[in-house]
Amino acid sequence: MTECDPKAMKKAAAEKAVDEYVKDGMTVGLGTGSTAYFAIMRVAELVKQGYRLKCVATSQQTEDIAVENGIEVVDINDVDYIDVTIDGADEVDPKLNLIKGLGGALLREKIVAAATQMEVIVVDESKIVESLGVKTSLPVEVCRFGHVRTAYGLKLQGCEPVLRMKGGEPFVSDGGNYIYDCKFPQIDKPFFLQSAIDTIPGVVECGLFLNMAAAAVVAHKDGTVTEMKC
Ligand SMILES: O=C(CO)[C@H](O)[C@H](O)COP(=O)(O)O
Repeated sequence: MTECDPKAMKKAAAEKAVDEYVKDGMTVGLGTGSTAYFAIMRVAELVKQGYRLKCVATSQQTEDIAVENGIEVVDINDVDYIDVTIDGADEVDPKLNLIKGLGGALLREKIVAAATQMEVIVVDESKIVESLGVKTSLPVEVCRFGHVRTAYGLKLQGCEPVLRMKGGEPFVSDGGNYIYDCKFPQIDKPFFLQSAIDTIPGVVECGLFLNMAAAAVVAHKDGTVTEMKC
């Protein structure tokens, strides 16, 4: 691996996670984003090798990539549970609490994670933080109706909410909602913050994924891949 090659790091983490956790016959959750992409491609290789896998996608984009590459994608409503999900993250703290959603798929990602027995996160070392919120904004998905009022409620939690835009228009999620990216100076009490955000009328889902990840596979600049576990 070339040192500091971000793409190679994402690929290394994603492939190691799939090789370690995905077994023949499983129902597998497929994450969203540039790191999860490499996990989807590795799952496609396993399917070509004869693995019988049923997969649940965390976004339309992921479903399209999976189907194009010969993976069977099933409706989450048609499975009892998901054995393992391999997904990316934007920040990972030492207890494996996460910020997710910069890719805009947090709602489906959280529904899939909640239905998953083993949520495995794939990241490069730049995503590892001592405390959530230090590097990235916290994405919060909100109902379009009354979104400015909802953003005011978010601001009262101590952040600067910015409506996510795409091509000059508000970004619309797979669920048909808007996303506010909320920059906090630092998130000291993520469980309190999640509870507070969840009570604001109009909030659909918040990008804090707390006590959901079982392991994080982390690629480093020196070419090594390590694992964090709860
Ligand atoms: O939460 C996500 C999408 O909603 C992604 O997993 C997260 O943004 C990480 O993406 P990438 O691997 O491209 O950095």
